[in-house]
Amino acid sequence: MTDTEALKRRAAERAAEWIRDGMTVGLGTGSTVRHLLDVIAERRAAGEWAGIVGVPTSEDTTARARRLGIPLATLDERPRVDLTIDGADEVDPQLRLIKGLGAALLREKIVAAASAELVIVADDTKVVQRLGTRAPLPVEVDPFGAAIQVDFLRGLGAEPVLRERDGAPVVTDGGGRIYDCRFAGGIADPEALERALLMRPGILECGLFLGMATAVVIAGADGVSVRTREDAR
Ligand SMILES: O=C[C@H](O)[C@H](O)[C@H](O)COP(=O)(O)O
Repeated sequence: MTDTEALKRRAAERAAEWIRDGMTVGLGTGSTVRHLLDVIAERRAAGEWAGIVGVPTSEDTTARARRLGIPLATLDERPRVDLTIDGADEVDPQLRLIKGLGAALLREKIVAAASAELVIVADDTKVVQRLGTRAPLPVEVDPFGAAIQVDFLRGLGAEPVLRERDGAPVVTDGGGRIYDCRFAGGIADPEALERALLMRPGILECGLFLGMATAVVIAGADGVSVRTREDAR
């Protein structure tokens, strides 16, 4: 395991301490969450957490969790999620996040909004003073007329790039397309930007998760630290 993967594993182990048997647990998406799925599977193999049910936030997580034998339900079946554990691409001092480099932002945000708690797991490279200085902001759009969003996004100060893989647009689990948006100097006012984006017809969601994280578990070379919403106030 590389150093970074070892840090992600440590963060996942610490975040797993939030899990109690019988909980409905939102399962995020990404390389850090993969470690969490392993931890859950190991604990279940050891006879613990027989009563937990996972609500996955992507097809990728669904497939992995199934392979590991973790019981799953849809959000329709379990609309009240006790706890979601998910990764992030950036975390700022107020526990505001950028998510979505794995293209799962829409379902992740829906599950996060249905969760009593959202615990974020990350290695310390994700910590920033200002959102948008390290990662681009993913903006998911409906494919219908997707190109008209480019000028709109530029009008908000973004430099949008359509996310592609192997020469074709990336298609999200819900059928959307993604513009990765860079902002010179970062995002000055994340709340205002999110409002402007979500009012625009055709924009389905953006990767800003504001006021949603209840705790953030960060693993670095010096150990694992936990920050809660209360600490951030
Ligand atoms: O769409 C993907 C998600 O928001 C991920 O949780 C995020 O990109 C972090 O992923 P990773 O743990 O692989 O860095």
